[in-house]
Amino acid sequence: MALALEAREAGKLPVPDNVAEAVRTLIEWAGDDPSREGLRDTPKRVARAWREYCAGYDEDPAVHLARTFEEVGGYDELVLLKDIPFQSHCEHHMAPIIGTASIAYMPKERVVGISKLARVLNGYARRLQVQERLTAEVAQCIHDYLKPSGVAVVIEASHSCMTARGVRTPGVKMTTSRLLGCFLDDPRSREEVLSLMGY
Ligand SMILES: Nc1nc2c(ncn2[C@@H]2O[C@H](COP(=O)(O)OP(=O)(O)OP(=O)(O)O)[C@@H](O)[C@H]2O)c(=O)[nH]1
Ligand SMILES: [Zn+2]
Repeated sequence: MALALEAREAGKLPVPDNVAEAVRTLIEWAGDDPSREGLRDTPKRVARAWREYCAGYDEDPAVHLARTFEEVGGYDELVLLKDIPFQSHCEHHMAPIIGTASIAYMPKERVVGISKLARVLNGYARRLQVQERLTAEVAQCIHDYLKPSGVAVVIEASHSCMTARGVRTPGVKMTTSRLLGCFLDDPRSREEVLSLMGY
């Protein structure tokens, strides 16, 4: 499986003519002259930027959960990574979605390096998304590959397609959650995780 496209690799990426041409057409449609000096290299920059925004398509986020640790002193209480910042793009307008995610799981036997939860989030966020699917995909991936007793994912994000265009409501945030296993079935576990997340 190919690794996620890093920024420095994206900067060297050859850009197919038809992709650059598509961006040139968009600049013209927006009302500017793509041949003026300041815009001359823009189509290639935009094309490479989009490869970077969408680098998640080059990876299977589950690979980040392959390395787990069993020697954690029998720890089987909740693990929470709170307020992880992320950026994505909405599939309707290709506009930025900017927010934070809180990801928790209740380990059964194995725990994962904590950074890996943020890597799984980024693997799905760096695609064209709707927030509901992003939330569900992150939770399902952890559930399937780590096989914990429960997973909880809560995402709060602001959608530029609502703040910068369209209805133009700056500051509005969307909240989505996906609870699986004990966080879905057991009210006390659910209460604990949501209160530790700050809800
Ligand atoms: N449920 C959900 N809706 C989203 C998300 N991102 C963007 N949207 C919405 O997708 C909808 C697309 O609606 P359309 O009516 O097809 O597009 P539009 O004419 O540009 O709509 P407006 O944004 O209202 O101007 C809009 O209501 C957006 O706010 C998301 O992650 N989840
Ligand atoms: Zn949108």
